[in-house]
Amino acid sequence: MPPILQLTSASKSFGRGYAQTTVLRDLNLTVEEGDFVSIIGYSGTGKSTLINLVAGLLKPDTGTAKMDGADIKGPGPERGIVFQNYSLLPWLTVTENVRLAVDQIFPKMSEKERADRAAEYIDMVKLTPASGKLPRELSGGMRQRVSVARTLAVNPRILLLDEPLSALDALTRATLQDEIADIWQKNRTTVIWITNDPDEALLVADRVIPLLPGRDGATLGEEITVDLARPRDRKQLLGMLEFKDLKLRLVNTLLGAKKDSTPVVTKKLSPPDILPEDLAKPRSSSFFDRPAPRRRSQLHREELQIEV
Ligand SMILES: Nc1ncnc2c1ncn2[C@@H]1O[C@H](COP(=O)(O)OP(=O)(O)OP(=O)(O)O)[C@@H](O)[C@H]1O
Repeated sequence: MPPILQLTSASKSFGRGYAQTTVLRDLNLTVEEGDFVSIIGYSGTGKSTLINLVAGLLKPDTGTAKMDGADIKGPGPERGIVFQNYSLLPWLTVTENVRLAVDQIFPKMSEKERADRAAEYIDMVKLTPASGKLPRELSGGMRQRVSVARTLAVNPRILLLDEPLSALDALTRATLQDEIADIWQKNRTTVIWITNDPDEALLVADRVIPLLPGRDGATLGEEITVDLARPRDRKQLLGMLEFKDLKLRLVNTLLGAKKDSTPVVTKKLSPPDILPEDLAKPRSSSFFDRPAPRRRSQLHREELQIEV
């Protein structure tokens, strides 16, 4: 059986002619059903571009992006995305936001089945008490929970999380990381989680793959397998030697790639030709009486050789 998702030698550039920039170069990625993969990289490396290739919002210029062995031709409900910025409809309540998605994907279900489904997923993200509220009445963390519920409620086979928690404070982030990891443990929906935070990547995923910047586009680096038991206890893990080792490996890979991708510029600095004026010397108050500036190139140096 082909893998649920496969990128083969996939590259993506933007712009044309001299202005063309290769963002992703020669990516090879295989994701099996039920995998929890995290892709980690610096800001601007091309993480969202990668997710867009998988989501079908972009096509690779060369190479292929396939789901179940077939070319990804466009977006589809089997690939659900949660973006950084919640993207909820502001005039609809929590329930209505989730219902809208459920109604679109399951038009043949009865009214009750659709209502139950929306309620089930709102409950899964612990928002039942807020189900009648509008997005503006919710905190950032609650809004992102609604996004997750809405995406999961349409039963995607792959959940694509594009830095879903980056707008949240550290404590809310931690709570939501644990909650999403718990949901994954129950559902086993294939997850690709994009992040720029090494702790987040190692705490939630089983496979962490760095997206490394390069002079000619970003490439995927060596994968780190996170073989840590679930449910993961962050307090315990953060103090564990095994976790610290994994983090060091990951951070070193990322830092090394950043150094390699920064071009070394050698520049010869020449001091200005005009020499500084000696301000200790008295000078005329008239502009026209002032001597012309001294130039380094006009300096006459005398060399004296002495025998000792
Ligand atoms: N549609 C586009 N047209 C032109 N350039 C683009 C387009 N989309 C992305 N880029 C460029 O590609 C590069 C990678 O962008 P991308 O958003 O994929 O990075 P990222 O790693 O997700 O960044 P961040 O973590 O800051 O969201 C950037 O230099 C960006 O300007």
